[in-house]
Amino acid sequence: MPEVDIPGSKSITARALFLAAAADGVTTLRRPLRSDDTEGFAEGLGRLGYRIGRAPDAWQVDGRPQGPAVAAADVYCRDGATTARFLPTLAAAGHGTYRFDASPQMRRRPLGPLSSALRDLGVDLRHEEKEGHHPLTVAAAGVRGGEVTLDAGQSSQYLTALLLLGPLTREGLRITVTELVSAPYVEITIAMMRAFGVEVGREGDVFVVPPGGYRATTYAIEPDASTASYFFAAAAVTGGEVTVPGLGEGALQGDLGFVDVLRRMGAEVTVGADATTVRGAGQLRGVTVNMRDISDTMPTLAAIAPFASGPVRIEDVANTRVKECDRLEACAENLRRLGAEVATGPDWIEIRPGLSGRASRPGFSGAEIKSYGDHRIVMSFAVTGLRVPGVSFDDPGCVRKTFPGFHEAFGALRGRLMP
Ligand SMILES: O=C(O)C1=C[C@@H](OP(=O)(O)O)[C@@H](O)[C@H](O)C1
Ligand SMILES: C=C(OP(=O)(O)O)C(=O)O
Repeated sequence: MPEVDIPGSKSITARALFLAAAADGVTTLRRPLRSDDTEGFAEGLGRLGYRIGRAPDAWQVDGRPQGPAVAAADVYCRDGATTARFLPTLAAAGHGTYRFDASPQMRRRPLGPLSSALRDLGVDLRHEEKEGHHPLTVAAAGVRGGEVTLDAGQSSQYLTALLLLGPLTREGLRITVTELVSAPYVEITIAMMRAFGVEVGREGDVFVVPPGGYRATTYAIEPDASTASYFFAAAAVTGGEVTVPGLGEGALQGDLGFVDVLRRMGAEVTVGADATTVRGAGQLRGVTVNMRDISDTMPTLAAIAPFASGPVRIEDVANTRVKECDRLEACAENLRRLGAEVATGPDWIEIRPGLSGRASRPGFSGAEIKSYGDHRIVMSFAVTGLRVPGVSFDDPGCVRKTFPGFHEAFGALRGRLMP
């Protein structure tokens, strides 16, 4: 029974860094994710004057409830949307002038509704080039707090950023949310705020955050459930078995729900108290699935869809078009390169069974996958490569965003699943 050790959650590490930086006291984070996104987040905090000790298995953060330790800083957020959206929000609670910029793709990704909400709360935030995009400057003078309305229909990260900010404001926040995608990520935020001493209230679409700040703690980071999806999918398509320790019934991450999709397709799934096991059990079935809540796993499902006996249709995933790339089109293009029949619409993708192209004919090689700099495209099509010979990538290294050691770990699993 191969057990796979999955690195820490990107989303939980980013939140933990924010909370620890804002808390009163010293926080220890156990098993943080070490990857481009989270190291970029920690580096950004460093630029803002926070002190972070980074030992391999535990990070120690000196909290500063009063905000950044420097009066001015230039912060490069790399390719990480959590960094690019959470750090300017944290900085707003301090006193000083802070400039933020990001990678070319992150500059293209939106944050307009978050900046509008911050401005509605009195924050002096200016976009340098394009309204609602990086680069931007926050001239921070603390945040009074109060009522604000937010459209989080494009990204739940806008709401997470405001929730995290709430306890750092003088009066607390009442956030009315009109639209919301990726709702389980908000649950992660609320659960983690609780671990740092803050209880968020809920009245329908209104989130109520009390003032008063965070308490330092020791916090253990769960393995990343989105990363685990590639390993679970590998079991499902090879008829093998994979167990991921550390992700069980009490897991915070909604993306563990991907195993329910695999179960509907015919895999055997056991979610235990502190581990999840997926066992491939013959031919996978087609499925129609709404992935609004777990859209980071859309590419994982798309990449294994040709191996199902019926069509696979994934719905309600419009916002995957504004991630590290336009994931709906990137998945469609790469599946077509492999010979699959695929259609897309504004917020859906449908994949018909089978691969009719070169890949399925003996003696021919698969295809080079166009990565678009997107870690999830590479990790997803690595799963396809278990069944299609000759799958290669134009930019395999882009997995560094969330899992620098992915190819080694996946290669090792491949050896155990397909000796
Ligand atoms: O809050 C978070 O940590 C995340 C929320 C999700 O984004 P959206 O809310 O933009 O869908 C997810 O796709 C992203 O990988 C991480
Ligand atoms: C969308 C993703 O990342 P982010 O939005 O945090 O950059 C992701 O990891 O799939």
